[in-house]
Amino acid sequence: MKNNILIPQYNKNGIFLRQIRSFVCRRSRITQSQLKWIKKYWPLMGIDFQLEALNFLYIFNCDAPIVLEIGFGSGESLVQTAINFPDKNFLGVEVYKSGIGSCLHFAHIAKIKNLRVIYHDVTEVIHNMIMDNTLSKVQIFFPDPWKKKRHHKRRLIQSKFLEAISKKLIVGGTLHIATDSEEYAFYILEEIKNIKNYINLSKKNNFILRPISRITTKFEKKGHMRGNNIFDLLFQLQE
Ligand SMILES: C[S@@+](CC[C@H](N)C(=O)[O-])C[C@H]1O[C@@H](n2cnc3c(N)ncnc32)[C@H](O)[C@@H]1O
Repeated sequence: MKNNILIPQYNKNGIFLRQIRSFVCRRSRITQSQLKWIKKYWPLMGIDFQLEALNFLYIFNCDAPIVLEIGFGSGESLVQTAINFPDKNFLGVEVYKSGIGSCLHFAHIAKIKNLRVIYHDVTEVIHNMIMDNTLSKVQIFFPDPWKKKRHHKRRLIQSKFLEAISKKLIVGGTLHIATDSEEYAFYILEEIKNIKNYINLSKKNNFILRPISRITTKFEKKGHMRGNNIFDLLFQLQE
């Protein structure tokens, strides 16, 4: 597994350009077991970052619909979803190395064949590795809310990113977001409002009830314990 989760950028004088990211590059603690799982299962389920678009037919060996999950954390809910939908192929993207290790472990135990993972910043993955009009669904569950106003620029879900996703979805494809931050939920509604072709599938043009198919995530469980409300947003791409 390549160990860089972003591509360093330089100006024409060779000066390193600091990018605003939706995550902080910290040396996160990783257990010996997680390292062992990465070593063992990455060659089977991991995809290294590359500058060319992926060929999903080649990767999954079948042309089932592709679901992209962004920021899967430790991956339990992603693996459970992949178990529940064997007729779909799942691609998970995460920058949290210990989460990659855990996810590979859960996927190995579940013996699933319809999941691949990428260890890299999803903004670069979307731009370089995903061909236009190929994804049937994009799901982003509990993206970091970056609550302070001065940190809003770090939020993953902003109009530019939503626009990039819209190019990758097939017509009729969906974008499902869940958050426990009411403020972020309304911010997303504002950011998506002016992007062509997204239709809000909520009757009231705001939130939907959690679909039963959406497995409760690890982060969500912590939110429940704090008594947080959960906001599910579902949009569909129209021609
Ligand atoms: C609050 S956690 C939620 C994890 C999981 N979805 C859950 O609900 O338990 C947000 C996750 O998004 C990941 N993340 C943040 N920015 C990312 C990016 N640009 N590319 C890929 N993953 C990212 C973080 O590493 C983190 O694991």
